[in-house]
Amino acid sequence: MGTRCEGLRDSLSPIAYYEEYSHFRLDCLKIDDNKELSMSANEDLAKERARCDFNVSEITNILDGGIERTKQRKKIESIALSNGKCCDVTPEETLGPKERYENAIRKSCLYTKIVKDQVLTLTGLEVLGSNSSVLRRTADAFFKDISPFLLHLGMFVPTIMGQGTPEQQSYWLPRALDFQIIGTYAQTELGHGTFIRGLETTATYDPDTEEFVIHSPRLTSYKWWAGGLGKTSNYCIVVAQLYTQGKCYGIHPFIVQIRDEDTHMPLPGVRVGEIGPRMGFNTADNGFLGFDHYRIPRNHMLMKNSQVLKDGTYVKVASHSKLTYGTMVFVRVMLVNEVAFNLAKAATIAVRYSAVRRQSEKISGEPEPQIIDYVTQQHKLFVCIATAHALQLSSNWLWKTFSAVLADMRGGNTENLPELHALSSCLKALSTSDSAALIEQCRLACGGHGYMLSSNLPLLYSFVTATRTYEGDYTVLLLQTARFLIKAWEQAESGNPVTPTVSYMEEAVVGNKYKWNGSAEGIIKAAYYVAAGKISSSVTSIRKRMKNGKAFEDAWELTGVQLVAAAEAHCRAVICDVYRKETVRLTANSSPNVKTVMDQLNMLYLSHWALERTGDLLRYTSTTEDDIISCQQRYEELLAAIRPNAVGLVDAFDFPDEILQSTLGAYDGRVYERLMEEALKSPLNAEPVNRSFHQYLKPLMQGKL
Ligand SMILES: CCCCCCCCCCCCCCCCCCCC(=O)SCCNC(=O)CCNC(=O)[C@H](O)C(C)(C)COP(=O)(O)OP(=O)(O)OC[C@H]1O[C@@H](n2cnc3c(N)ncnc32)[C@H](O)[C@@H]1OP(=O)(O)O
Ligand SMILES: Cc1cc2nc3c(=O)[nH]c(=O)nc-3n(C[C@H](O)[C@H](O)[C@H](O)COP(=O)(O)OP(=O)(O)OC[C@H]3O[C@@H](n4cnc5c(N)ncnc54)[C@H](O)[C@@H]3O)c2cc1C
Repeated sequence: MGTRCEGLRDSLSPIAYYEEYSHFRLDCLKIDDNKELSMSANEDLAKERARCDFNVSEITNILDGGIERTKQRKKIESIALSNGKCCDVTPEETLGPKERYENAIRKSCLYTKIVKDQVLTLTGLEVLGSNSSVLRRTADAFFKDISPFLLHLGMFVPTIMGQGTPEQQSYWLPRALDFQIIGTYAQTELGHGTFIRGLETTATYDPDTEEFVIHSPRLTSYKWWAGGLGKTSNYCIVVAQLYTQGKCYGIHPFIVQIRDEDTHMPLPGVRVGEIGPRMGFNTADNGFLGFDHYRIPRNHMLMKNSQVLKDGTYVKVASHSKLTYGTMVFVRVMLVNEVAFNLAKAATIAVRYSAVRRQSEKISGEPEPQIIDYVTQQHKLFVCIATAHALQLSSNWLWKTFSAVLADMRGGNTENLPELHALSSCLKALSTSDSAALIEQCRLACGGHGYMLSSNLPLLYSFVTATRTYEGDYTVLLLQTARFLIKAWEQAESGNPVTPTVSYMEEAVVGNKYKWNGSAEGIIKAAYYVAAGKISSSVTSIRKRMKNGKAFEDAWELTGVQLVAAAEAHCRAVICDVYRKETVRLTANSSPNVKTVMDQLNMLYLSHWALERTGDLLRYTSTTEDDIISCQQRYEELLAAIRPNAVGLVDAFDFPDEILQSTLGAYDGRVYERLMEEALKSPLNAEPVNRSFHQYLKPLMQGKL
């Protein structure tokens, strides 16, 4: 679909290509076969680019984290994309489930080989560290849906790194990184996903043989969901309840071999398979897994945080009881980047399409406008660009926070873990929820064509909406953040110091109402006051319920709706704050026009959320109706100001066509030609008359059924 993919069939024009692969003439579709489908780029998009008033690559560099990182990313992308093998001649989505999976494995192996042979030599292991987002982004040129290897790199390897002893790491990591073994992360069970203390799989230590016996006592204890488990992996991390010397010590991670390394047959005592069709992730062979008294060596328990000695003695090593949850925290941090990237893709598709698409008349008899010239369309789309920036910059900031806490923990200091958990939980919840909603908004903004799989918007949505659920459901994670906030509020009330991300509470506990001020800093402060107001209301409700005789747990449960809203408001304020500060910092040395457009986007985001939360502002601050009116006016001015730069802004995300994989979003804007080219690839077009005509339709129509 992209320029390089076209190289695969360079010698054939689209029409000749179609005729080659179908067996009838295009005149059936009433296309004049003397005319080539247009191969020239769309003029409207060219005009949009000409009117963009800032240097696009400057913003690309900012989003990448500096000019050197842009160069590195482009180098990796060009290595991976240069041979054109990433593309499917037959669209992935037109294949049956087995063929899709097999094709995904073929491409995963191809991509892995490119990474191993060419990218690793360039970057070293950095490719899995700070460059992992580049690896992830480039992978989208190979997979429209998900690679069956995602969990191997995304969770299996990180769990060994985070939970294994140095000896375990030096044994397992070289094999895993070289893909001699492929693994996944099997935690969730049929019966439990959220409440992991309730997992039912058992790992019982047998000192006589120095083995653990892994067992699934009942149907609900079957592992369910792990990506790449159904058919691909031969190893996995299994999270199970550890029993030794007759006592249960709670859940722990184990490395378990599930298939023979040579034949790939499931090993005796292991029952493994794929869980069936899903809304998305259909190339990721998500699987089920059960064990019948299956034995693994003692040293296959990942023992960095706790150990079972040969005689069965349990030894706690870690200074914090939740360090076994470390991989989940890591992935939550990674997911903020993941969804920012997917939202940027959707915004690119929808903005470019909106510059190409013309519809209706603003003034009777005048030419039809580009749909991007409707203010309602700008309202749908520009917040998507701004949110992609907000989440990208928040994700970089969260990554730094995560790395700092990790460094502290290596020195035995876990003091900042609760704050990191609270932050990563709410940022994961809000970023995934916002991105899913805005990707759907992009699809709606593309009208009927957005519904085509070839637009790539439906697949982007089905992938991103799952991120709201996995790695901790939205509500559940916000309730985790709420626990932290309520405790912090109580600390602030009693005059004790609180941690940096909740320092706003120190001022807010006094109870003064904040007077609205429409500057960026004023809106951010108002957002913090809204958060403080909601936390305070939750505390009041809990106390009132307890005063009326409820136990704390019941009072907490009854206040759940308010607690989730409070955590949401806190997180929104943090995102607004980080987005502002990072924009100012990163554009300090930028050219004036880059500074202006980045500031406009930032103000748009802040005003958008102020307007979305007018009820809260009126309730928890001294904002007046006039303040809201001027905020609305400012918002509409920003839409107009951003409009000429909209295409430039999405170009700055710098997605090659191979990564976008969209008929509507390609750089040259040949939307209609690409839609037709893709339609012609439909298997239903491979023959002029489908056999069902003879089998069913004709007998029905002739009354012979
Ligand atoms: C070829 C391909 C190339 C590709 C390239 C790849 C590059 C890498 C890209 C990376 C992308 C990553 C994509 C990965 C895809 C992942 C797919 C999905 C995987 C999964 O879903 S795995 C399963 C995840 N499961 C969950 O998240 C379960 C959610 N539940 C929980 O986390 C816990 O049960 C919960 C809800 C936190 C409750 O735990 P519980 O033990 O019951 O704790 P309490 O509520 O009682 O709280 C007690 C106390 O502990 C604190 N706490 C809880 N959790 C943590 C924590 N993690 N860290 C620190 N503290 C924690 C809690 O706040 C309480 O504190 P108090 O002080 O209030 O007592
Ligand atoms: C595409 C996909 C891929 C996945 N990949 C993996 C994988 O590789 N490995 C793995 O181990 N798992 C994986 N999972 C599982 C995933 O982590 C869980 O589905 C997720 O954590 C949610 O848990 P659950 O399904 O038990 O939902 P439930 O907990 O049953 O949630 C159902 C509803 O109950 C609500 N709820 C639950 N508990 C509470 C509470 N305490 N308070 C208030 N409301 C509550 C939730 O908010 C939700 O609305 C995957 C899931 C999906 C969809």
